[in-house]
Amino acid sequence: MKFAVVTFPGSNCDQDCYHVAHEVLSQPTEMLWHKEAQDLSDYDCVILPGGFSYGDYLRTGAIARFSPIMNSVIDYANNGGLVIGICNGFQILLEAGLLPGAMKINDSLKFTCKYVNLKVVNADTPFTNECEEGEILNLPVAHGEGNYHIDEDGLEELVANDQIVVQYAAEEENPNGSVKNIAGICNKEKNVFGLMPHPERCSETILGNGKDDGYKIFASILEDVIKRGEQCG
Ligand SMILES: NC(=O)CC[C@H](N)C(=O)O
Repeated sequence: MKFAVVTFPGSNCDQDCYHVAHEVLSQPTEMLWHKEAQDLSDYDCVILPGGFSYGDYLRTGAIARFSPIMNSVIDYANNGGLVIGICNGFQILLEAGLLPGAMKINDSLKFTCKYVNLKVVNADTPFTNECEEGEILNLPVAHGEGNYHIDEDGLEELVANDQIVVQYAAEEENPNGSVKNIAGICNKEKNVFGLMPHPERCSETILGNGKDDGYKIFASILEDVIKRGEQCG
């Protein structure tokens, strides 16, 4: 399979995503500059990485969503392409309208950087098929604006369509005040996924606290692409 990782001005997790896709998963991976709108149909998954695109001015992701490549990402997603937005990438997906809801500043008003326990709510997505429903993943978060918000009707719709993919495992684990402890959601079609925690920062046991739970997210993507390839013969 082939990954694309988009770099925006201010991205700081793009090389980490490249490393996991290319070195850990051993898949062909290309870096794309945000100014270059292009046909993305050759790629099997586009990664919008974490960071501080445009210095987080206005609102996180609010300027990056006007980057020329975002028109390409929207076309690609609308045609069923897999898109994962991690942290700032999630924020950009919200601002671009590819995922519902909005991000507010953490309720602590502080940038929060720590490991949290996440519960896999939906294991039947291209991004979580290597997990069990209810499984606990331990992943790091690092953000100032991760307080996910959606109105009541929107929340009902997320629940009804199984779009809540990962939640902070308990109220005490919630690092930002997100509604319903939401840490990551997908679109109705399940091909676009955004999450605040950073799976790319813990995909190898050699890193950090020896955990590699993030690997399951990338392995799920690979599994999904292989499976779909087999179905196409
Ligand atoms: N690591 C990230 O992508 C987090 C940065 C993010 N822009 C924030 O809310 O602080």
